[in-house]
Amino acid sequence: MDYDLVILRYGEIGLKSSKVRSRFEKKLVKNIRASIDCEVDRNQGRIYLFPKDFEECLSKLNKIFGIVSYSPAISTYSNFEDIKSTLSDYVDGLVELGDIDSKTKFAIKCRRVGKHDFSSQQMAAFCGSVVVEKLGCPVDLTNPELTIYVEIRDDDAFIYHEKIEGPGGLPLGTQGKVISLLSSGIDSPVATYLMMKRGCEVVALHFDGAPFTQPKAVENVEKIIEKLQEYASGVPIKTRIIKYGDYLQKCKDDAPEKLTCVLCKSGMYKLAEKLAEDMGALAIVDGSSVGQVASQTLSNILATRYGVEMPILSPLIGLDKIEIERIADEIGTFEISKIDDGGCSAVPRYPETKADIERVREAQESMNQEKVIEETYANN
Ligand SMILES: Nc1ncnc2c1ncn2[C@@H]1O[C@H](COP(=O)(O)OP(=O)(O)OP(=O)(O)O)[C@@H](O)[C@H]1O
Repeated sequence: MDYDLVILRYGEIGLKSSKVRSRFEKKLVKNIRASIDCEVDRNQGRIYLFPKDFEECLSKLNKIFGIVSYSPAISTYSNFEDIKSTLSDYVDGLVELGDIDSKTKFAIKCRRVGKHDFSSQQMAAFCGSVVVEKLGCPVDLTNPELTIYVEIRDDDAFIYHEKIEGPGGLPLGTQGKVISLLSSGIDSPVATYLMMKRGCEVVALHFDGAPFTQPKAVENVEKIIEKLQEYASGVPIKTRIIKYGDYLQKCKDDAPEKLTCVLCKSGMYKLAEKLAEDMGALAIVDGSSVGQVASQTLSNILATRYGVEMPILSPLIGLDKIEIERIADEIGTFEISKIDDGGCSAVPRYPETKADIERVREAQESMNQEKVIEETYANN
């Protein structure tokens, strides 16, 4: 099929005030242009793309947040004669694709914006008769096997038959910056993705626990970031890696063994908070989910956040593992996260599962956590 353009639809952006909407639309267009070579026209709540390479354009649009659906289309003028000849060519293309034949139950849906000397129903009936005349196939408005859309906007008309689902969400970069704690596990890549989907620019922060962890962990994180970059058109993910082995050693040496994991997580939040202040980020993101593993009890989640002032957002907090895995699979990070990274040898035999804030505070003091955090930050 020789398409001329792609029509984009956006959902939530359309609900905003006209000023905000215009800002979001502009950002969306900028993000699209960053990875797709195309001309863009914005008009009456729609974005029209005229790409140089259709295949490439269609493969990238389903990874650009803010787009609810999109349709490759053919354009013509909004009069009976032009619509008839363009629709006739379009139907030839559909026959070639095997999408319609003389037995296909079909419907025409017509939408109109502007003043015309015909109604939408009249145009739909006219287009229906063009197709019937050509192929003799039956019209079925209730259960069509194929719907052909005729969208008329003032002097222009667009014909298409597909509405491809986009990723939804808000345009990346419209909602401020976050520091996302990214491990090579299944959860944090999904948490990062969900915040990107809500329009947040991401700085991915990974803690390299060597010598307690293996180089494979950093390698896997780098592969995950590469995968997530596919969704970051226009606002690439920035990466920071903090060497965390010395901090972990201090936890083991100067605090109760049982609290190593709690102090590890608490240190991550505190370092993320420092980085956020330096990079102008407004929140920290992590992949916590209540009760998912023994270390993620509600009391542990709360105790690890003690002394951190910046909001910590956990978009997976109420999701089941199976729901998280499904998203990880859809976005392509699951396969990478499943690769064994060797784990962390700093984990004690019996890690704390019911951390008490008072005991955590004492442990933070006994290891002089604030000073160690300062040193760790300065050395990275
Ligand atoms: N090495 C690390 N670097 C950066 N963030 C980390 C690291 N380890 C853990 N985190 C953050 O802490 C969260 C909770 O980690 P924890 O190990 O308790 O759970 P998890 O279920 O293994 O998480 P994940 O599947 O994301 O690794 C992670 O989702 C992630 O956001």
